Amino acid sequence: MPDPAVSLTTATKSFGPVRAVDGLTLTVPRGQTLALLGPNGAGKSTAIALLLGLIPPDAGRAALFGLDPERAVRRGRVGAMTQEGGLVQRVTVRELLSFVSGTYPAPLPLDEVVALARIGDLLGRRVDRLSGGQGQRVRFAMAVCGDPDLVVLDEPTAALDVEARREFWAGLRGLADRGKTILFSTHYLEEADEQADRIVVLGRGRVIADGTSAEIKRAAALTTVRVTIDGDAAWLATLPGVRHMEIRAGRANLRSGDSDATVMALAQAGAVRDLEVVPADLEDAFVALTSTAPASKENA
Ligand SMILES: Nc1ncnc2c1ncn2[C@@H]1O[C@H](COP(=O)(O)OP(=O)(O)OP(=O)(O)O)[C@@H](O)[C@H]1O
Repeated sequence: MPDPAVSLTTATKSFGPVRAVDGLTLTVPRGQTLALLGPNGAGKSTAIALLLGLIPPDAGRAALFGLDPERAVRRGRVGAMTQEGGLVQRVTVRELLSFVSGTYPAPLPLDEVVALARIGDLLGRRVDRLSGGQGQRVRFAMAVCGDPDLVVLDEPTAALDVEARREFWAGLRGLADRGKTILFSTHYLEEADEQADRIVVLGRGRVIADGTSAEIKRAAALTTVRVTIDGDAAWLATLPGVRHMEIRAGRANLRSGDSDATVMALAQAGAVRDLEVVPADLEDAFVALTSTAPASKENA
């Protein structure tokens, strides 16, 4: 078995009284595209900084391809786009990219970088005159120009409009198709849902869910069963699987952890008028998970 692309082992990092990452263990096999999701302050950026070796853990360890992160970065195996990475000023995009490419042992040809990052129209532009979204594309180009095996992106689409975001993901899929390992953080649930093979939800510096989008939805979210009801509806709350009930305009909305059992019980009671079963989406799962994340001692 080759070493995994990313391996964080019980990594912990505190800033003063805040435990930003709390005993986090995360292994990313080669070739996987993994999304890190979590509310503000969940520890995503800190986890990324730890695994890239940008900050040392207080405890635990990080390895990339079985190597110290710094060594893996020096060998050109890792490309990263962090939230803080600035761009050198007063040079053109072409000059910047040829400089950065020159620091890698086996960089990608410029035309491939241009195609992946969709920056053909920006090559002659000065780096300090780019818009936020254009700068973001150039930073992506810098992350991939060394032809790294692992690409780590911290909120890569934060400054992009809808069209630029669509193009960005097309570029990223190009990387995934080349067998690269990709780890990105995002606040956009639909991006995680559509782009990642695996989603890891962080809360208070810990993993609170880990799986495919479908697995996370199944494990965390409650299906909604709706039915029209006359008269007293209180008994519906006692049906198997039902965790919450709400009556709105003569319809009962039952949030169920076992919708099959709920529907069966409704059928046995003859209460199936306008029956509707609405599967959970990732947003429901995310809210359910992150609103019940256990507090670590220091964050409590
Ligand atoms: N350099 C720092 N100094 C002090 N506190 C920090 C520092 N970096 C992060 N923190 C704190 O650590 C916690 C985790 O922050 P982090 O930036 O890792 O979360 P995040 O999930 O990336 O959040 P966001 O989605 O808002 O970017 C937060 O409470 C944050 O305030």
